[in-house]
Formats: sequence, C-alpha cells, structure tokens
Amino acid sequence: MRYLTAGESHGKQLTTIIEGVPAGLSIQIDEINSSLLRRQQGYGRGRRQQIEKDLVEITSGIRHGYTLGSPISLVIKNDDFKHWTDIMGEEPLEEGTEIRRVVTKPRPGHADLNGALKYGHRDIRNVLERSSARETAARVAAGAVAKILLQQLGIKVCGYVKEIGGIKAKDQDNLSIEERIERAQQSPVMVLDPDVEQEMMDKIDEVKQAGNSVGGVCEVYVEGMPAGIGSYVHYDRKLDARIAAAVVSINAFKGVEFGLGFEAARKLGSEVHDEIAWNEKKGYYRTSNRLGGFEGGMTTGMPIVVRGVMKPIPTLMKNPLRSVDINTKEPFTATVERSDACAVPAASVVMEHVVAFELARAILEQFSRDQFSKLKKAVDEYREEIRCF
Ligand SMILES: Cc1cc2nc3c(=O)[nH]c(=O)nc-3n(C[C@H](O)[C@H](O)[C@H](O)COP(=O)(O)O)c2cc1C
Ligand SMILES: C=C(O[C@@H]1CC(C(=O)O)=C[C@@H](OP(=O)(O)O)[C@H]1O)C(=O)O
Repeated sequence: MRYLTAGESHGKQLTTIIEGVPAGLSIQIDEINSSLLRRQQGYGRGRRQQIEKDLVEITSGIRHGYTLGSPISLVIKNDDFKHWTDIMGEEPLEEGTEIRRVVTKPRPGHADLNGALKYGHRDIRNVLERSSARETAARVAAGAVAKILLQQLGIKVCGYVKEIGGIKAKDQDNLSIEERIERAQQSPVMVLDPDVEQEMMDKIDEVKQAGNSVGGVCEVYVEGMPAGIGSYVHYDRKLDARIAAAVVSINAFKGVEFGLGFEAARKLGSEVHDEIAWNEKKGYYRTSNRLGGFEGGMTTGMPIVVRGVMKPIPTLMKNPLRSVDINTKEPFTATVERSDACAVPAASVVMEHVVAFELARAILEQFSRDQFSKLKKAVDEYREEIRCF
C-alpha cells in the first residue's frame, strides 16, 4: 500500500491517491471527515482554520461504502482558493502583468531559501505553497483510511500532546486506549493530563501575543499490533525505522523516540530491556514496555509508544528573524505570512495518521491479500499461531 498527495496550500484542492487497499473494506466518509476535523481543531492555530472546513470527496475506489481494490482518490477543496485566484491561477500571465505579493525574503526555518535555490524560483511563493503543512490534511485523509483498516483488524491508534513550550504532561500509563482517545478529543490542546491543559493554553496565548511561536512533543500509542510485524532482514523493512521516517517527514518535526527513547542512554541494560513471559490467554508478553513495542525492527506485541518533537513554527509574526532579499541581497527581516503560533495539538493528529499508515502498510506487506476478509482471516490465524508457538 502506498500513497501520494498533490496540491498547493492556496491552490484549488488537495488530492490523495492511495493504492493497494484490499477490496471489501467498509469505509464511511464520516470517519475520514472526523479525522480531518480533529486536525483542524488544535488550540493555537491562525485564521486559516476558520476559513477552511476540510471535508473529503471520494472520487474513486469506493462504491456503496466498500473499497473496490482499485486506487482510492480523495479530494479536499481549499476554501481559501477563492481569495487567491489571481495569485494562484494556472493561466500564463499576460505580458506586463504584475504578480501580486511576490515573495523574495526567505523565512529562516522554513523551506523558502533551500527550495528557491534548488528549483530556481525567484518567487518564493512557488516553494512555500507546497512546503506548507496544508499538505498534512491530505496525509491525514490517507491515514484515516489506514486507521479504518487497522480498526477492523482490532488495532487502535491514538495521538496526543505530551509537551508544549516546556510544559510537560504527566504520564498517564494507567489509561486505556479508549480513555486516551476520549481525553485527547475533549482537550483543546489534545493533552491527556487535565492539570496542565490551562497552563499550556496560557503559554500559547502568551507566545501568540508576543508574535512568537512555540513547539512541543506529541505521542502516538497503539494497541493490538501482533508481534513480529516488520522485519530485521533489511534496513528498509524495519518497521520502527519506517515509522521514524514518517514522523520526521511531518513539517517541523525534528526527532523521534520509542518507549524510554533518549533516556535509555542513561540507564543500565537491566533497566531498559523488557523481560519475556508467557500465559495461555495472551501467549508471549513482556512484563514491562520500556522499549515501546519494538525489537529488531519488529513489533513485540506490546503497545507501540512513539514520540515526535516539533520545533516552534518558523514564521514569527511580530519580530521576524533576519534574512536577505534574494533580489537585492540586502538584509531584511523575513516575509510574514499569516501563521499559526502553535500547531503541536494539530500535529499530534497528523502524527497519529502517518504512523497508522505505516502500520497498515507493514501488515499488508506481510499478509498481502486482495480481499479484506481474507486479510482479516490471515491476521487472525497468525495471532493464534504465535500465541501457541
Ligand atoms: C499542522 C502544522 C501547521 C503548521 N503551520 C505553520 C505556520 O502556520 N507557519 C509556519 O511558518 N510553519 C508552519 N508549520 C511548519 C512548517 O510547515 C515547516 O516548518 C516547514 O515546512 C519547513 O519544514 P521543516 O521545519 O520540517 O524543516 C506547520 C507545521 C504543521 C505540522
Ligand atoms: C493551511 C494550513 O496550515 C498552514 C501551514 C503553514 C505552513 O507554512 O506550514 C502556514 C499557514 O498557511 P496560511 O498562510 O495559509 O494560513 C497555515 O495555516 C492547514 O494546516 O490546513
């Protein structure tokens, strides 16, 4: 299973094409739309989210609520396009026509300068339109389809916020995944620990008022993945590595860790590895989950716990960082476009969906079936086989 996305931030629409989803999977459009709505809801975002109402249109691959096995294409319209038709039009410009709002002052921390150098664009808008995290709406649509497939195989995925601007949420290890899903959905900052919610919102308000930005840490928690998914035999089949790549591919994400993560560097082996046990009902299991569900590039059958760190948003509204105009080479402060002050809550939804896609992709690679009912049967049989192994 793979997917591609297309679309500029202020262009007509975003398009996602997913290939390799087995036939006969029941998909309700509302399930995809509720993922898109969640991505739009996090506290700290700019005015753009009030303009957009992300709703998906299914243009192929699903008929009467079931996948056909053919490519699934999903379209999300950009409502903001109507304000940008002259700037984003596809017609060649008539001679002598000025393009409005040509961008020549690259923002430190965004893709602006490197993208302009690479593609030879003298109008940095040609870079920022596609490098914008608007594209993550298209990725969430693909991930929502993956989540539906996983859900029907008994695998649940949930994303939430662990930290914003240095304010850390306490671990909530005793919460079930259903409780995590519910709490994250009820919280404006998508955090599980209610004690820090207001503090995080105050921090975002303070930063926004100062025209600055702030980052944080998101966590994704997965239950129900059987052991042995992924592989140790090649670097590009290690599932933890694929998840790491998917997380760091999210705009502004700079690092990833599993379980204890970087803390493992400061601990002894006896404090890090998870001891193995067996019982009739569960089969093999671990008495702890410090490695976050992975050994040797494969799942251990324990919950997957993965965190990603998001840097602060590069666009600074009040005190833009120093930059250089690419036409005059004069020093200037960077161009300021409308911007989010904090997108960590929204990014936790994006992270949930990109992780879900990698999990579904690995399952389909391992149990390759063209029909969903056969895939389910193969996964159920494998679960039984490893329980008794
Ligand atoms: C949900 C989300 C919203 C974002 N909103 C903004 C924004 O409003 N302004 C901005 O400058 N960057 C924003 N970013 C971050 C940039 O897209 C990102 O920094 C840029 O693409 C450069 O990529 P890099 O930071 O991964 O190097 C956002 C990221 C995410 C995940
Ligand atoms: C549009 C979205 O996020 C955008 C991501 C983004 C960036 O530079 O990454 C910059 C902003 O774009 P705009 O200038 O149009 O407001 C965000 O709003 C979205 O997430 O739907």
